[in-house]
Amino acid sequence: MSDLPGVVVTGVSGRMGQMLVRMVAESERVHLTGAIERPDHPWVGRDVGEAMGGAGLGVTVESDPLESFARARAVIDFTAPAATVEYAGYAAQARLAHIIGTTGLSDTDLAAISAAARHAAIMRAGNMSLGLNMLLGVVRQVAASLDDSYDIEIVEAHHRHKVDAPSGTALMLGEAAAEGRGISLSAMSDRGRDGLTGAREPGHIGFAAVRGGDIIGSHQVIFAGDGERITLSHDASDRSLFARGALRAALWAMDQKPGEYDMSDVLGL
Ligand SMILES: NC(=O)C1=CN([C@@H]2O[C@H](COP(=O)(O)OP(=O)(O)OC[C@H]3O[C@@H](n4cnc5c(N)ncnc54)[C@H](O)[C@@H]3O)[C@@H](O)[C@H]2O)C=CC1
Ligand SMILES: O=C(O)C1=N[C@H](C(=O)O)C[C@H](O)C1
Repeated sequence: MSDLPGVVVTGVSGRMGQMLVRMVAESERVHLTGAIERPDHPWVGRDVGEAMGGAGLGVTVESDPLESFARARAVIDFTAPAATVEYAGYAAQARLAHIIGTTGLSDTDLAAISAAARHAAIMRAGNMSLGLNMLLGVVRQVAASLDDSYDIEIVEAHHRHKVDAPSGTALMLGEAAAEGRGISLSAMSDRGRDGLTGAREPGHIGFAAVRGGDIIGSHQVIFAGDGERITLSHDASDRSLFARGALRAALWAMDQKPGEYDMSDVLGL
C-alpha cells in the first residue's frame, strides 16, 4: 500500500489513456489506484501494464469505477462526452477531483458537469499544455488591440482518428479572441463553410479543421487585415505534453474546494 495520493485513469486503452497510465505509474508524487475502460473492452479484467504490452503494474482494468474512485483523490479522464458526464456524477459522489480532457462536450454535457462541480473540484480544459494556455493571453490581447477590420480565422489540424471538430483547443482560442473583442463567440462564429456562402461577415470568427495522418495537434489564429496578416500558432509534437499538464492539474485540484476550474487556475496565469 502506498501513502501517495491515489489517481484513477479512465479510457486507459486510448492514445491519451496509455500515456497517462505510464506517467501516473512512474510518478513519485501519486499512485495509480484504478484503470477504467468501457464495459465491452477486451482489456477489462487484465493487468493494465500487461495489456499495454509492458510489465504488470498490479492494477486491473475495470469497467465499474465505484471501488477505484472510493480509493482515489483524483480521476484523470480523456474519454468521450457520454463517459465523462457519467464519471462527473461518480466523482461528485466520491468527492474526488475530476480532471477532464475530453472534448466535443455539448451544452447539455457542460450543464451536467457544472452540476457535479457543486460537490467536487472539476478542472476541465480542451488543451492541458502550458504553451497553449500561455498563448490564450496573447490571443486575447491582440484581439483587443485590433478592430474588426482584421478578420479572425482559427485553423486546426489533427490526426485522422479525431472525432470532434472544431477541436476543444480551437474553441478555447476562439473564446479568448471573442473575449478580447468583447463579443459572444456563440453569436459570432462561422463554422464549416461550404458552397455559395456569401462574403465573410464582418466581425465573425471563422473555424476550419484539417484531419489527416498522425498530426498530434496544430492550431493557428490568423488576424487577416488589409495588406498584412498576423498569425499566432501552437504545434504539439508529443502527446506527453497533455499528460504532464493533466497530472499537474490533478495534484493541484486534489486540494481545491468544489467548483469548476481551468488550466489558468492551475498554472496561476
Ligand atoms: N485536453 C487535452 O489536452 C487533450 C484532449 N484530448 C481529448 O481526449 C479525448 C480522448 O482522446 P484520445 O485518447 O485521442 O482518444 P481515444 O479514442 O484513443 O481514447 C478514448 C478512450 O476512451 C475509452 N472510452 C470510451 N467510452 C468509455 C467509457 N464509457 N468508459 C471508459 N472508457 C471509455 C475508449 O475505449 C478509448 O480507449 C478526446 O476527446 C480528445 O479530443 C486529447 C488530447 C489532449
Ligand atoms: O483529439 C486530440 O488528439 C486532441 N484533442 C484536443 C483538442 O480537441 O483540442 C487537444 C489536442 O489538440 C489533441
